[in-house]
Amino acid sequence: MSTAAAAAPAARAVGLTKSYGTGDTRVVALDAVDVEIEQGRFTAIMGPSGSGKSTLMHCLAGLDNAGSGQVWIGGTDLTSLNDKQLTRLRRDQIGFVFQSFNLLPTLTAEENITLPADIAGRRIDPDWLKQVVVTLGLGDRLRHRPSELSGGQQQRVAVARALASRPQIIFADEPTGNLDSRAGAEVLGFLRGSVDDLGQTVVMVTHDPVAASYADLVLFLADGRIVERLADPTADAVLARMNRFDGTRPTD
Ligand SMILES: Nc1ncnc2c1ncn2[C@@H]1O[C@H](COP(=O)(O)OP(=O)(O)OP(=O)(O)O)[C@@H](O)[C@H]1O
Repeated sequence: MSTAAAAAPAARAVGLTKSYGTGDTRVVALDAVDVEIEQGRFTAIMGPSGSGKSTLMHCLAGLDNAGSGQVWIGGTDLTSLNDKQLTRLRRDQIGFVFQSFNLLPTLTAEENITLPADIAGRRIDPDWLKQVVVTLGLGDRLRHRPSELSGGQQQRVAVARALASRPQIIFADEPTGNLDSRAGAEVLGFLRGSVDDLGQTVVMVTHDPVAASYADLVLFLADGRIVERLADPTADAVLARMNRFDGTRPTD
């Protein structure tokens, strides 16, 4: 890989604008957002309710169209792709983890992990799969069905499923929203491990300052704009920043 390629961001948006509705009911969900998601880093997206977090994540992940502006995943400009190409890119280059684990109840943990690759007719590198399973502490759970696993274990299976195809980037939408704090901490530790030990790139939307403190960088959104970036965040620093949103609209 050339130096330039190694330094290329995993995802990037330039002038990303997205609005819903028209006339009096028009809402600008994203207002000319410029952002780069660095490779091999864990980025959290935070901000008050309605600030545009989900819209940003959906546009970056090719789940929603940018109204205007451009979005890249690696070197690919999403706005240049048709629906079929976009579907393929999502399948091959993006991993998703949702708040509700979205596992198939009739399949074992291992079958859930390999399902997307099986459907795509792609082979998962067995050494990589083994590493993912070990990193996520799932070695002795692979034959269990979701109903035989705790919430935290189910979410770890979902993280392993996202990692299995070695995607360019993983998007996690409130991944600990349905977990108690102990299970949440475990899942966050494994997401952190997937960045540190496996070199993955993770972007996570969260409302929880403790969850955000696992990230390398927190992007704060307000009114559809990125208003602050906080590197090496502590939960206290994130909470202090979030509290500044209460009752006042940020001016920056
Ligand atoms: N499909 C839609 N139709 C109309 N308005 C929408 C739609 N999706 C989002 N919006 C509006 O766009 C703005 C940003 O919404 P978004 O869901 O991205 O915010 P969020 O920060 O993720 O909020 P939350 O923390 O409550 O999930 C909000 O004002 C929301 O009401």
